[in-house]
Parts: sequence; C-alpha cells; structure tokens
Amino acid sequence: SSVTSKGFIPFPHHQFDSRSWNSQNPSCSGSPLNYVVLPSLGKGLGVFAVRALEVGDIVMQEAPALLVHPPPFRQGMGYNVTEVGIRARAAFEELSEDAQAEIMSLTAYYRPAEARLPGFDLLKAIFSSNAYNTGADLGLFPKIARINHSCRPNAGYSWNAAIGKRVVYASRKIGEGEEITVSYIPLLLSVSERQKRLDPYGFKCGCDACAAEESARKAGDRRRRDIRDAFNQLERESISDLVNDKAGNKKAQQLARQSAKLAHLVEEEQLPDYYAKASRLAAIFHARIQDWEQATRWAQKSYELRRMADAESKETKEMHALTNNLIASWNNEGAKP
Ligand SMILES: C[S@@+](CC[C@H](N)C(=O)[O-])C[C@H]1O[C@@H](n2cnc3c(N)ncnc32)[C@H](O)[C@@H]1O
Repeated sequence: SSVTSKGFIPFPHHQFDSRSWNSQNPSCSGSPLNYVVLPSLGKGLGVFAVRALEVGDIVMQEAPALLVHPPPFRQGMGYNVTEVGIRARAAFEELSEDAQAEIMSLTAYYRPAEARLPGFDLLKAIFSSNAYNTGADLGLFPKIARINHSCRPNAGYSWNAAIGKRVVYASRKIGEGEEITVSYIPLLLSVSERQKRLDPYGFKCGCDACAAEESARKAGDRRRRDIRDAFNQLERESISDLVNDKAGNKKAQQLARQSAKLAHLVEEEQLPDYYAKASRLAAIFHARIQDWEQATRWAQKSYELRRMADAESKETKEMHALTNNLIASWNNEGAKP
C-alpha cells in the first residue's frame, strides 16, 4: 500500500515524549559502565546502578561467554541435561583461564545431596542454573548472571540477535545506587505460586511485593489474578469474529474500555514485562471501535516498548506495521469530507 511504500509516517510529536526511549542504542557500547557489582543484603552479589537511569536506558549488554548448541528438546522433559553438560564442558575447555574463572565463580543452585553424588559437575550446575535460550542455542552471560530477582523488577532483558548480545534495559526509572532486578519467572501469579516457581533457585523471595504486609500481599494477589484473567479474556476476544449489530457494538465498546483498564492495571502493579502486551490489546480493541487516535497511541506505546527490547524482532516489526496501518486509518478519517 502507499503507506508501506512511503515508509514510516512520523508521529505527531505532542503525543509522546519519547526522549527517554531515544537514549537507548544497542549498537553503542554503553561505556562508561552504568552498573557495579556489589554485595546485596541476603542475596549474595547483586548489580547496582551507578547513575540514575531512565526507562529504556541500557544497563548492560553482553555477548555469551559460553554458547552451547543443545541436543533436541524433548517435549515435557526439556533438554538432556547430561548431554548439555558434556557440550558445555567442551566449549568451556576452549576458553581463556580468566574467562573460565569468571564462569566458575558464578552461583549455582543444587541440593547439597547432589554435590555428594559421584560425577557431580559444578560447571554443569552453573550452566543449567544461569543459561538462557539464545536464539537456537543456550548461552551463559556471566555479568548478567549477577542480577538478582524481584517480583516487581525494574529491568527487562532479551536476546538481541542483530547484535549477538543479551541486552538488559531499565523498564522503570532507576535511582542512582538502586539495585537492578529482573524477573526469573512469570509474574502473574500469587505470592505463594511465585515462591513455588522460585524454589528451584534456592531462595525465599523477599522483594517488595513478597515482603509487603499481609493485606498488601493479598491485594497484590488479587490484582495479579485480575490481570491474568483480563489477559486471557481479551486475548480470546481479540481473535474472535466481530458482530456488527447493536449488541456487538456495545460489547466492542466495553472491550475497549476493559483493555485500557488492563493497561492501567499492569502499570499500577508495576509489571513492565506486561506493558507491551497490554498496550497491543488496547490498540486492537480501540481499532475495533474505530477510535483511531487511542488505537494509535496504544500501538505506538507497544511498538516503543518492543523496540526497546529488540528493534529487529518479529513482534517489533508487527507492531510497527500495525501502528502505521492505524495512522493511515486515522489520516483517512481526517481526510473524509
Ligand atoms: C543468577 S544468581 C544472581 C546473582 C547472585 N546473587 C550471586 O551472588 O551470584 C541467582 C541467585 O542469587 C540469589 N538471589 C537472586 N534473587 C534473590 C532474591 N530476590 N532474594 C534472595 N536471593 C536471591 C539466589 O541465591 C539465587 O540462586
């Protein structure tokens, strides 16, 4: 269409102040360092901001120190851990002594009984405790591996295939000296469900959300459950057919309101991992009621968030295309006599 051939239509500037997003540029090395590794009370080492960071600022980006091409993934059983361990060992042997020492200093979670078994391999434990899916491989990132968990994290991270690095970025404003945290688990769960997911990591979570007093924890549980239910419902509705009668229109209006409410709820609960997903739904449901202005605002927000995580990802490109389509609809409406 003419929109794609003309390229990306610039957004009206008054709509969004995008300065903080612009400060991120994953292709620049980001030095001097934005972080320092220091002891964190009750959590071993942790990563702390040495300056105030805006949303979207890069905390760190790291190429994998160890990259393992995994054996086939077995549905319901995961990878063959022994085989992954053998491959990790082979890759490890190729590294410099310094790189090996950095890896061996990392924290591994295993039961004490495991360590007493013959053939216990600490490298294997370190690798399986700290590695991430990295494209089609598994990668170990020793600097990122120092970041502690929070159920209300202030940073997000993702593999950026274009630059071959895992990128950690501020997903909220972070003050100078504040600890950088990410989430190790899905967050739309109650305090006790989250703790179960964290058990294999060997710690009791004492983050703000888990350590709050009982009434606040209960309220948080309720809000996270409401958010999860709303996501499920709206995602189902987003792929169902539109009915263009009075009742259908009323329902569409209601869904648009619900989608905006969901986007505000995830912000209230401070769950930046879910902002992009909620904003996308709000864009879709406002487009359905042909509220092009709101639809465009939400789509652009989702696009910016996704671009921050990975400018080249399929999801980012999808949101870019959707935003452009919505702007085109908005312009067409304005052009109508
Ligand atoms: C990926 S490492 C993070 C860096 C680690 N603190 C270190 O000193 O190397 C994960 C381990 O850090 C600790 N940890 C992470 N988040 C924590 C939290 N919220 N509370 C307590 N301990 C935590 C646990 O020991 C966990 O097994």
